[in-house]
Amino acid sequence: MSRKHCAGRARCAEFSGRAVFPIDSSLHFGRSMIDVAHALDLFDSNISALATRTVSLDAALGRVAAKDVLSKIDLPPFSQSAMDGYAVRAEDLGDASEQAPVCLTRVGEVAAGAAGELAHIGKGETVRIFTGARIPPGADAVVRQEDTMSQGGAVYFKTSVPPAHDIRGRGEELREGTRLIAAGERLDARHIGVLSMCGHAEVEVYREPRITLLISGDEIASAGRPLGPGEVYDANRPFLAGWLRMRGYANVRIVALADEREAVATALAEAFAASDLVISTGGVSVGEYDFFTHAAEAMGLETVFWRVRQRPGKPLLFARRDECILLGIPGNPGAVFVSAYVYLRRVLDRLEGRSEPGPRMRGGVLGEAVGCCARRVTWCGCQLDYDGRGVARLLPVGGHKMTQLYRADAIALIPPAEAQLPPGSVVRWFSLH
Ligand SMILES: Nc1nc2c(c(=O)[nH]1)N[C@H]1C(S)=C(S)[C@@H](COP(=O)(O)OP(=O)(O)OC[C@H]3O[C@@H](n4cnc5c(N)ncnc54)[C@H](O)[C@@H]3O)O[C@H]1N2
Ligand code: MOO
Repeated sequence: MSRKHCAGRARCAEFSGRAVFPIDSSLHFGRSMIDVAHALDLFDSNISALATRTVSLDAALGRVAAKDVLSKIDLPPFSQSAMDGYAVRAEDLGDASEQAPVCLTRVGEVAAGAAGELAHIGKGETVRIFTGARIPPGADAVVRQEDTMSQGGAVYFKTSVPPAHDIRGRGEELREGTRLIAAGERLDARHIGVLSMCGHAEVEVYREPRITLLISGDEIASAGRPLGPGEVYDANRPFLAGWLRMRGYANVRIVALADEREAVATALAEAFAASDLVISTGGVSVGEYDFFTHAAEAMGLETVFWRVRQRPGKPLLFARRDECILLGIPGNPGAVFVSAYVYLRRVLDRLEGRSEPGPRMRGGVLGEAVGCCARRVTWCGCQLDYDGRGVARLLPVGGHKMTQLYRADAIALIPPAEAQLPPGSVVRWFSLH
């Protein structure tokens, strides 16, 4: 925060509030900026996974599996018809054809889900059957109804079929004991569907982290009312709350904060008492209204790093005490956007025991020239395309502001350089999807 004027008494925190901790500017000069890769490594080495618990499949959505999960059953669990038609003994149909149909006697019907003992099919007999129904004993093939004609109890078959025709054999898709999920995989709706299909009502996962979001800034106004002088509409709270909700973090505490020392110190202490992860936005730079680095030190947190050689998001802060973590994200909405996908994702993956924590970087080629920063990496929002050989082609969306980044489907990492990076340059990137 680099506000030049105090707009009123209530906003002059520097002069009105009781000093709860001294501002020690040496803090800001004693620490060196680190590289992106080093920052990611420091999350890896400083965060351990939370405890695990067994939860219902509903509650498992978005969580990370704590153990390998194996199928409890064969799939299909019994031999079943793949078509609506007739179950037959294949050999009974001989050389049946349109011109010379073969007639069998209909002796019953099996619908999907029909319970009880099924009658044995003898020579010359057939049973009406429906998709997903059990194959009665004695039958070894199914003929779809389009290839038959039925008249009372007689069914005429206009084609012959080989044994096993249109039958899904027991265990053909999957055997009991097959590994469905590996420990450390994050579960989305696809995994939940497969787990249920294979007989699991519950699954052991790393518990959902308790998260507090501290949105700071006197100038932040909620959309829906006119802006006052010096105010801007809030980007960070709706973005981060939505980003987290989209990923299955349903119980995030959210606190809006004034740029006041006492307010920051109190909110941080309360958040640490109630959370595994505290995410703050704003107030981590070097201005007189940026209280987070000082409040963190005053509370006895260990500052693991502060400031990363990147744009946007330079004054990123990572501090911790015991198992609780503070991710202090600079207030600039573009920095919040990038930090969520790069660092918050990494922190959450580590807290939840993910075996391959994000972001997953790949290689690609720039489709257009990109401006670089001389000393910092630039995170550049790009639209993703593939050339004729399947190589990822990255088309920059224009800048690193939130209103440019939100159109991107990938973020490329542009290394520091004095000049522009020309089209065709090989860069690393990760997907936003
Ligand atoms: N003298 C220096 N000043 C600054 C430096 C520096 O190295 N030396 N770094 C700059 C960089 S880089 C960044 S990034 C910012 C980060 O500052 P803060 O984390 O203290 O963030 P704020 O000042 O609170 O906010 C920055 C910017 O973003 C707007 N903002 C904040 N919150 C929201 C929100 N919820 N919705 C929409 N917009 C928001 C805020 O109004 C500011 O314009 O520091 C630089 N300064
Ligand atoms: O590092 Mo800051 O997010 O403005 O570029």
